[in-house]
Amino acid sequence: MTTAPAGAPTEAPWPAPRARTPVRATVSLPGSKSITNRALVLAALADGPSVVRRALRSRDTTLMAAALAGLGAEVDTSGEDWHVVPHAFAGDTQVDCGLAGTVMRFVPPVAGLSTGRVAFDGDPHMRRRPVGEVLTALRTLGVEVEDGGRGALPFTVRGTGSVPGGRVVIDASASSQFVSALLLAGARYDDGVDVRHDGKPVPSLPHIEMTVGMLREHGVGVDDSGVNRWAVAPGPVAALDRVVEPDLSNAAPFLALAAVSGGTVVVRDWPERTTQAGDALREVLAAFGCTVGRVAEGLEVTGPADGLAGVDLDLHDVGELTPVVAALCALAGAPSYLRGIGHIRGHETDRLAALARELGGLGAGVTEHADGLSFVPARLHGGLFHTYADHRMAHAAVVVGAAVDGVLVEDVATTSKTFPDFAGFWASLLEIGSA
Ligand SMILES: O=C(O)C1=C[C@@H](OP(=O)(O)O)[C@@H](O)[C@H](O)C1
Ligand SMILES: C=C(OP(=O)(O)O)C(=O)O
Repeated sequence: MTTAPAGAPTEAPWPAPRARTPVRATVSLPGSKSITNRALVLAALADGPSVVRRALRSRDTTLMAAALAGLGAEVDTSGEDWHVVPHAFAGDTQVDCGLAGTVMRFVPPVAGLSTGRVAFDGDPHMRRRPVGEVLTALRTLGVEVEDGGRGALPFTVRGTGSVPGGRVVIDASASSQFVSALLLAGARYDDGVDVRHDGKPVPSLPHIEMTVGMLREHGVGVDDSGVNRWAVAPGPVAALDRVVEPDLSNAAPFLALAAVSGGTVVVRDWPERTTQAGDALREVLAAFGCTVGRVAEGLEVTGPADGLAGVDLDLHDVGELTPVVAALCALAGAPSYLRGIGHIRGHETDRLAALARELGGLGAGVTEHADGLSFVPARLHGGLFHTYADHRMAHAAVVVGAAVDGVLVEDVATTSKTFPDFAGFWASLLEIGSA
């Protein structure tokens, strides 16, 4: 059972616009949350001023900027390009994690380098998202953490200005962010950090590759040659001037719009090479019967004229794509199975339970499994779709709403976690984009 989050929104539900004809549109998407927040952390740890160009301006990234500013970095987010000037971390401060996994997991290892007391808390549901492995690892690496034995928010990191670092074994099967968190700060620890994973397979591996790649771009030595082992050498983190790629995971609803309407959507500036998990959308959408190809402007997806095929996909590496992919499965003309995603029960909400409940509530033939979802074709109808403060639940809702009359999205504003004015952008696309 999922429950509506405490402090649930009071605004009227948003009627999702229908795509009554094939949508034809070319879109420029905001920057990647994952790249922006890693770039900010690395800039705050660097040996000089950095620039983060085309940074994503959203709740998760402004929370990260505020957290690092609270620790002592100068973070200027006033323009499109964000400027970060690192300073020694000092002084007591409070970090609001909101519902951002990247803030709750990436900032505590940085806070260990501060001389102040750093108190962490977040949204009500954030207290239920896993972080205990990071806190235990920090203690092993020489950082004092007070969490009242909860292994969860709220907790306080009491740094001494330096962290001994060294070897640590963690179970990162609940979230790849546990590994990324320790690696991002590791170069600034006296002995660096050597992280080994022991447990069921680590999900979302592309995100660890992103961490490793970005550390190397900052001149940090990383050994990732072993299986389930990542070692960061101690040393300086070079300042950098970087451009943030568009958020490919947030491309999911827009490309799905082509899929469900039989139209064509181009996402501008799709990178040739990337570590973003969203790049997997190329294969995922092809499996549904879409035509996917690169064009001069970016990535072009054309939906099938005769309805969506069923799919059988293991999304373990790209779990954050599940809500939109599940929406497509619910609309497909043949059975589907989404596997390998038990860990997304620890995302913004228990996404397997929430998707089964909300898609089922609109008539979908969906069944929840321990680590996935299965679907049989069914005729969907309108109704209220709860979003549980989860931006990607809202993405799933609008995709179904593009294909089905009368879908009402509760708290569409929750999309501000990773996308400024998502609803306005989506609506404008449907107004101008149908041909
Ligand atoms: O490191 C990151 O930026 C992320 C890692 C993944 O988390 P999990 O490994 O917890 O799935 C992903 O789902 C999340 O959206 C962003
Ligand atoms: C899991 C997600 O976010 P977070 O960074 O909060 O873990 C997500 O965006 O799908």
